[in-house]
Amino acid sequence: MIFDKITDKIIVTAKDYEMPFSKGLLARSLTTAGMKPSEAYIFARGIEADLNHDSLKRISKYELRQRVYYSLISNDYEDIAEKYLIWRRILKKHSVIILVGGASGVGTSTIAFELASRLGISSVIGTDSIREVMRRSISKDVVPMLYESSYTAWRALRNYDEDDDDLYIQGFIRHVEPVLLGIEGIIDRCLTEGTSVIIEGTHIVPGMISDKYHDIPNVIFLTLTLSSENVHKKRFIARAKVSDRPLERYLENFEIINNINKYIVKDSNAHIVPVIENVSISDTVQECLEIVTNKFNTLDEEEGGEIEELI
Ligand SMILES: Nc1ncnc2c1ncn2[C@@H]1O[C@H](COP(=O)(O)OP(=O)(O)O)[C@@H](O)[C@H]1O
Ligand SMILES: O=C(O)[C@@H](COP(=O)(O)O)OP(=O)(O)O
Repeated sequence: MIFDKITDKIIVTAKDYEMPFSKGLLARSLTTAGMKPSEAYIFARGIEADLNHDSLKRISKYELRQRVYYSLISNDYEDIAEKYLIWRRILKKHSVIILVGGASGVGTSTIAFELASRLGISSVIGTDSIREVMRRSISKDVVPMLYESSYTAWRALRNYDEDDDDLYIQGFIRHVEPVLLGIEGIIDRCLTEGTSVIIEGTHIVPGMISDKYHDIPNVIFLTLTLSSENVHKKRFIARAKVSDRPLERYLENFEIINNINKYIVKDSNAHIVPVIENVSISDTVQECLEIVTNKFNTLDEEEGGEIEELI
């Protein structure tokens, strides 16, 4: 009721709350369902114009969703109409766990936050934070590699041979192992509680994460990569402009970071995890959304979901 006094906008009502109609929010749901951002805003404006034309002052969320759905159908957006509805049921019914891996600098945190915002998942956890927690519980004497970066961990290996081609990857693996304990702990907790989370970072290496998680349909693995060394280096330059992370450290270790990148890609291919080239943010997000939505679409069909239930 309070909004009626402070805005001329149509009020959208739900069971527990009400809010003024927002073209931006609707456009976001539509882009999540696969519509181009430019088209989504125009479409949302069209829905608002229809509501105004009908002189509506209030509309329930249920009716609004129904209008959007049928308007999508009548404008030849059948695919988007189905996806628009499906995602709502997914988050209501399932815990969604998305694991975004990739070597340092390929964009895992950027893409994880974009995905979270589009999908309405409120929790994003970086594996570097998990690593920090693990450092508090495992002493440096026991696992010195954990106290290094992923690309400097080789230095903490005992009796290493600098000519060993595999040295950097051995260090990386030993660095990742203890962090996996924390990653798997968070996944277990989310599955038990039915909550959703996106975990991102260089410690998400599909082949190192227990097989049992690969068999759970609502745990989704995504790997990001950059094939162009030049573009990858430029990402560190861009990041250094907006954060305190020293550019030199990443450029000096770039060859090792690039080795780790190739290793994660190879490992992902071997475990049938999609590998996405993160050149443009919007294309990467769209590709990830398609993978996630298709996976749950199949799950939903297997469970005999009915569209009518949603609208
Ligand atoms: N698709 C993209 N296009 C342009 N810049 C990007 C893209 N993805 C990430 N970035 C930028 O690249 C830098 C590194 O990304 P970040 O997400 O911090 O990487 P990571 O978490 O994998 O180390 C950041 O400055 C980020 O804004
Ligand atoms: O170990 C690593 O590769 C990076 C991971 O962080 P992202 O670059 O992936 O954010 O952490 P660092 O020790 O450089 O702070």
